[in-house]
Amino acid sequence: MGRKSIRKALEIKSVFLLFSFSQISETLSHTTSPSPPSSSTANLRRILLGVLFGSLTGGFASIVFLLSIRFFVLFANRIPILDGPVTFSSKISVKTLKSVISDYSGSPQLLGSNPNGKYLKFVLDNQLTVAVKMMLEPNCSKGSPRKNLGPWKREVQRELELLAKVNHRNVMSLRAYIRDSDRLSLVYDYIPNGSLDDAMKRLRSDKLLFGWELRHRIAVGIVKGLKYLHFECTPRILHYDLKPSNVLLDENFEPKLADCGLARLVMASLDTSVSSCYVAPECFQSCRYTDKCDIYSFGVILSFLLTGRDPSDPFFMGVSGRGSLGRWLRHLQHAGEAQEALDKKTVGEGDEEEMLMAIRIALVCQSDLPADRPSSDELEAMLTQLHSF
Ligand SMILES: Nc1ncnc2c1ncn2[C@@H]1O[C@H](COP(=O)(O)OP(=O)(O)OP(=O)(O)O)[C@@H](O)[C@H]1O
Repeated sequence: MGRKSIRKALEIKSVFLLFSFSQISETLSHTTSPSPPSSSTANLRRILLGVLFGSLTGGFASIVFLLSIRFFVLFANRIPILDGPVTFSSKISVKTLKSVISDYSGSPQLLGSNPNGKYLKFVLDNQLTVAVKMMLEPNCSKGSPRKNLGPWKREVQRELELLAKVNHRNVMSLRAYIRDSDRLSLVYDYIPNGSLDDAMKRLRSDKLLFGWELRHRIAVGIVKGLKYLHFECTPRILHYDLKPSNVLLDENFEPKLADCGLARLVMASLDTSVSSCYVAPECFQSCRYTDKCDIYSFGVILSFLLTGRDPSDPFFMGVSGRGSLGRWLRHLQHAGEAQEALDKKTVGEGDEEEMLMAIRIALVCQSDLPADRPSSDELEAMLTQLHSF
């Protein structure tokens, strides 16, 4: 290599070193000394802020959008409040209901009445006989109308539609209803035999005689109706007011539960105090009503069927300390004298053992603790197996 070429190589190397040095010093100056942000950093910052704001606004807008869709769907699905007569039976026309029931043109016969309303018998244009329960429109709270009637009216309507759908031989289904401004009329099939209460009254005055076999069949039918309401209906239906006047008997003495769930609507609106001998003790202390409250009421009905004694009889009141039909029965049971309680008119040959077992069932239904009472499906099994004991 000649001198010339060596010099050239040295020149190139020094230029290269100079370039590297300037680059390193520039990098160092960037990292060690603070300097105003360059335009690329500002751009980056702007982009990041843009993305952040964009996603926040997008998220907020989608929440608002989803909520408005939800409200729209809820609004569209809202049940419209039906005014005027509503019929669930092809045999009953809206026109007939309006002319006969709303205008009272059918010269009705009074079947029963109480402070909350009355039962009337009407014969429609097509000669169909119906029983109509007329009561105050349940929209009043302690006498004053509710402020927001819409949701309440919808709830009553939902309950009535549920009662129209019940389909069981031991439960009355609602055939139609009419809503006037202050009156709600519920239309049911007319049952000529009347109620268990009517039958027990005729029995006490010796106008009717029916033995344990028929009474047992009535008890089993009531429990089958309860089991259907408690376990086979969706949502489940609680009776709330099970008593002999709400058990109708058809021409074959097959029981049919009437007024299912109605007391809840009336009680919620009028704050009616519970006062019946058929109401479970816990209902007096709390407003919580369960299927076990219906079971308690059934226990009292079964005691009535076994003893023939009306639980509201003065025999159980006053200073004698008997307290109630259930307490009196329990006392006799503990004393080993349960057969003293049996209705002498009913005791036929071979019935006594079965009736004594039925007293035990009636008492377990009236246990103070709701958890100690059987459910309606357990009760059905217990009662139907009575014959095999
Ligand atoms: N569908 C029906 N067919 C025939 N008679 C009926 C029918 N529904 C009710 N009744 C008669 O009406 C009576 C019941 O009337 P009502 O319901 O007004 O009295 P209540 O049972 O004491 O009251 P509530 O059940 O509202 O507390 C029954 O004992 C029965 O005689």
